[in-house]
Amino acid sequence: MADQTNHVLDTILQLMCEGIVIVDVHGMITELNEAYARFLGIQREQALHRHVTEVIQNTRLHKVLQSGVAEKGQIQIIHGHEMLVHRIPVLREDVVMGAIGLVIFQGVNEQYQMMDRIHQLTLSSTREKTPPSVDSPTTLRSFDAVIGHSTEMMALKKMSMRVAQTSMTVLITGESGTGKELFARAIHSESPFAKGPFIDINCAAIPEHLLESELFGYEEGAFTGAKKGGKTGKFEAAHTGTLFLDELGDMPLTMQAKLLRVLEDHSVVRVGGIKKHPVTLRVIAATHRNISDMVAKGEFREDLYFRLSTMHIQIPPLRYRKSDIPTLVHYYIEQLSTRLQVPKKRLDDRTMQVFYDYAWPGNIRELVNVIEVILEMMEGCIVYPEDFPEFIKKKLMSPDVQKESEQSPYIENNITLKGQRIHGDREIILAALQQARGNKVVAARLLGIHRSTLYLKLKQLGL
Ligand SMILES: Nc1ncnc2c1ncn2[C@@H]1O[C@H](COP(=O)(O)OP(=O)(O)OP(=O)(O)O)[C@@H](O)[C@H]1O
Repeated sequence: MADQTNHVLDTILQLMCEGIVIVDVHGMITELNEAYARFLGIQREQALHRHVTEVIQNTRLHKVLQSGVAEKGQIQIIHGHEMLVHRIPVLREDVVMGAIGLVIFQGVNEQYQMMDRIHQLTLSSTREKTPPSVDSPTTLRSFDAVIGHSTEMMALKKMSMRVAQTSMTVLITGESGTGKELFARAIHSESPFAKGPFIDINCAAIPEHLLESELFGYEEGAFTGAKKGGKTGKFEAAHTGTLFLDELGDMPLTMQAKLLRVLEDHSVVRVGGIKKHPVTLRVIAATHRNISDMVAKGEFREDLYFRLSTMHIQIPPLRYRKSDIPTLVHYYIEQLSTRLQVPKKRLDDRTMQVFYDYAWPGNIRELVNVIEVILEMMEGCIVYPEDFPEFIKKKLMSPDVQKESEQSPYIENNITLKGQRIHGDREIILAALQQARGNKVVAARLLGIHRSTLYLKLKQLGL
């Protein structure tokens, strides 16, 4: 029975995502689990029967053996990472028999949590003072759901938030999966139209002969098979809200002319009718196609392009803003683990590099799908490069990979974004200190980190 219990305990120990080290009364390591060994970059067996101070940097477990007092929630720097640790003495009848060290691998993620907190702060300070619409479907549809701290994304979010407050027509372009719909929904939910509906229509998915009646509706008897009483179209359905015209680049030229008329008239005439139905709404159009090229080729009406592109949001592909990858990866691992009801996973040191090296032709949609596949398929609690789908591993061996990861040619407000990267921690910390009026304790709280971590970061950054 005792054997079986030991076996079960040992299995739990090895499966745990946290690092565990157990020392005897002399400070000699009697147990160190796989997660900890991997973090330290050693074989588990190499650590056993050695003094804890020889194996673990900045440990205080030997001190806990002397004091017999638990040290919970301390920050310990191990291999350059700030880790949250608990050190617990093992007592039998008040006599110290040994000690257990528990490392929460939160330190590694702390930077991302910190960035997210600051991101929230930045958003709330840039937003208009008006409270968000009470009946906006969910906060996850607002800009809070748009993850990314790269210079490009921060600039886009800032610009979109400003646009949201107006009633301007917006054109959003970007490759498939870059978040065009996400931006459209965020603009809607933070706009004066937020109380109205968000209606979307995919112009590429609807056959040409049906698109007109889908958009503008029809009157009774407009065509064979028309419903009694007629039907309202998407424009009328979106009245007081937002109409999202997805894949606008696939809209036939004849329909483009009709769309332009509605945008200029602010009213629709249903198919088979003559009456004008006034509509108040915002139109957001999106496409993955290069509309100005299409205009040059005569495939897209120039007048409609000019009408739509007064506010043009260009979302860069993920490969041109790789600094967003860690935040996105951590965010989606967290989100998807909860949704899939799987234990939280940790990344092996080499794994983030794979996320970086791959070019993500399907952009964030592909990234999300890959994380979902990994979480569903893998066993254990650490994600290794081997856990990636085969097609990614193969692609990474191809010589084109480097080329695909070159710097962004994207230009914003006529200023090239190249070389203008925010200097990470420094900017974030300065923003928090400013917000906290120089009070470091408050700044640390705003950042969601321990104040000792903040002091350390200030020192490292020479602030
Ligand atoms: N910045 C982001 N932060 C978090 N999630 C994102 C971000 N951008 C995109 N996503 C997610 O990626 C997926 C694809 O996004 P979305 O549908 O908005 O892309 P799209 O550009 O409209 O794609 P398509 O052109 O194929 O319609 C969604 O699950 C979305 O939530």
